[in-house]
Amino acid sequence: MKIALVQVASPDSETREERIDRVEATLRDIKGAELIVLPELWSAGYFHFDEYQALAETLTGPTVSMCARVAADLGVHLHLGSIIEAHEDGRLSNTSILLGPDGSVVHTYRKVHVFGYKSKEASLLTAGSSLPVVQLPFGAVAGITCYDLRFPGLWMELSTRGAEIVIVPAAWPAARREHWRLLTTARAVEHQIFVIACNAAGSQEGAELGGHSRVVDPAGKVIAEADSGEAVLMVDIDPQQVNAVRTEFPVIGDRLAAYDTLTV
Ligand SMILES: O=C(O)CCC(=O)C(=O)O
Repeated sequence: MKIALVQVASPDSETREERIDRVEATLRDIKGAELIVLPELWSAGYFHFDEYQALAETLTGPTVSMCARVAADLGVHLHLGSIIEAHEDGRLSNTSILLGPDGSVVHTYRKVHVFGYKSKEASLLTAGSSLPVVQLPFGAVAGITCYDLRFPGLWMELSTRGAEIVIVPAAWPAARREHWRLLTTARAVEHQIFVIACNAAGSQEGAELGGHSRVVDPAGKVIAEADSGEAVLMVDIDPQQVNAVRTEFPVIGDRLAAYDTLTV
């Protein structure tokens, strides 16, 4: 199964509309992928906090509409990264969306760990409260977002819910790139899953994004990793590998149902 990770920069000088047009051209040039993945908040730009309100959109807004058209035209699954979603009651959330090959929404996830360190995300956005895992032709898939990588309890729950492929759109800064590498690999090893992690590139409002989008297989092998600039990273995975690795080295079955019952 071929996957394309599209590592996008969101420079301050470019408008959202210009960026949507530019990324659409990139997406339409991708040949042979069954799944395409974009980074977190690439159309708005994660660090453009002062524009969050103005750039918020619904699930029929400009980012989702363009991506839905492309998914349907190319006949691919397209994880569009995330948007600042505007809710009817005025709340905003960081919403990740996976589109099916007919352009319909097949998975939606609202970031549950909103980020507050050198970031206004936590004060501007409302955290989500659901964690769906969807069964697709190529396996049980979940999407989570960036900072969520740091929280093992969330991953344990994804694993318990049967996730086999976890898609992680991100706007992870270059300053903590080694954490990005370490955590994406660790989560794959811990849960014997594919981690498909698509990061943003370039700089925004003086913050440098880390790039290095990567795919880690269920044995913990990094099967592809981009450099720091804009890129389309193509990778071929075999979704059956999850079963094969779990059968050969059956760690997950040895997990205790609960650890807080152990005596001190
Ligand atoms: O956890 C980190 O170091 C980065 C998190 C982040 O940038 C985000 O959640 O957007």
